[in-house]
Amino acid sequence: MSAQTPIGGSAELLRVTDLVKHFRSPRAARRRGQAIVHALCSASFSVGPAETLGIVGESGSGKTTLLRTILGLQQPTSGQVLFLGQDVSQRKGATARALQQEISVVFQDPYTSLDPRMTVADLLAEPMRIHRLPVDGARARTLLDQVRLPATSLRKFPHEFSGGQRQRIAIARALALNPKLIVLDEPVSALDVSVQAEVLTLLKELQRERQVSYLFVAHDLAVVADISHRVGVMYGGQLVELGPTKQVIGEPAHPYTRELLAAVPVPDPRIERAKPRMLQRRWPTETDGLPPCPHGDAL
Ligand SMILES: Nc1ncnc2c1ncn2[C@@H]1O[C@H](COP(=O)(O)OP(=O)(O)OP(=O)(O)O)[C@@H](O)[C@H]1O
Repeated sequence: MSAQTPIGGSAELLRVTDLVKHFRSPRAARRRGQAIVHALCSASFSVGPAETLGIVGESGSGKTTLLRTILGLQQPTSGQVLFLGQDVSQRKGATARALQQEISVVFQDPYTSLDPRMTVADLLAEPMRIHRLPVDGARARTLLDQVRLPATSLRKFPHEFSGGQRQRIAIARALALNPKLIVLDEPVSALDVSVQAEVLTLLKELQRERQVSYLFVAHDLAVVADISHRVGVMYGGQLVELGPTKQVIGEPAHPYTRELLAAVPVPDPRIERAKPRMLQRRWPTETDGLPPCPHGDAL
């Protein structure tokens, strides 16, 4: 694991304050008396320019809910998301479109996130067309060059590429509008370990070249620690730990972070690491040291 040295300044790009998202429970859970799913309980953090904030957590810990709320795809139950000082949930029409230009997204699965009927040239031009910007062939070639793919890729279709190359195309597409922040939702989980390392290296190089910020979400602590300046640990909808990567890895304060660390695979196959016990449980209990969701049961 090698944590990045911060290269960003101190001004804030993204500020998330006391963000809460509740859902109505599925019918079976309601019958058992659980009316509300506390998907996200009072998360607060910021992301600075050219900074990578990594969020790590098991399946169901609230990572997708956090990202969807930040992207304005769902309204928070309470709390606020400010991007460059403006409330994301209040943006409408032209200001909402401007936000889409400033924040872009890379999803987990490059096999489904790229339309198989479109050539790479069309895939790279699409964001510019949507935002009514001049579509420029030279720009597409530059984007490909930045993700280390040859210009001959422009005429090809997604199925002609490997998984890692497809994720490079998805990253080029995310860069097309010169965003200030890229939200990466499990961007290397579908890739082999050696390809994962190549994509993480590319993302770090792009950040140095373009001063872009990343909000990087994954379930794998080793991956998150490799790319992030700071790491937040999510458990049962709560951000249980947040700090510089070296501190979170070197002196984990929360028992769940310690369990995640103990589960990180080591290169020597003779050494078997413990599987985190907490990963087996869906919701935190009092013994995990978590307070109940502090915002009650509003929907
Ligand atoms: N629309 C919804 N209605 C009801 N419950 C929901 C809804 N969306 C998410 N949840 C619940 O909220 C909790 C957090 O889900 P979320 O998808 O944010 O977790 P996650 O960490 O992204 O998991 P994964 O990695 O599996 O996607 C889960 O218990 C999930 O079942």
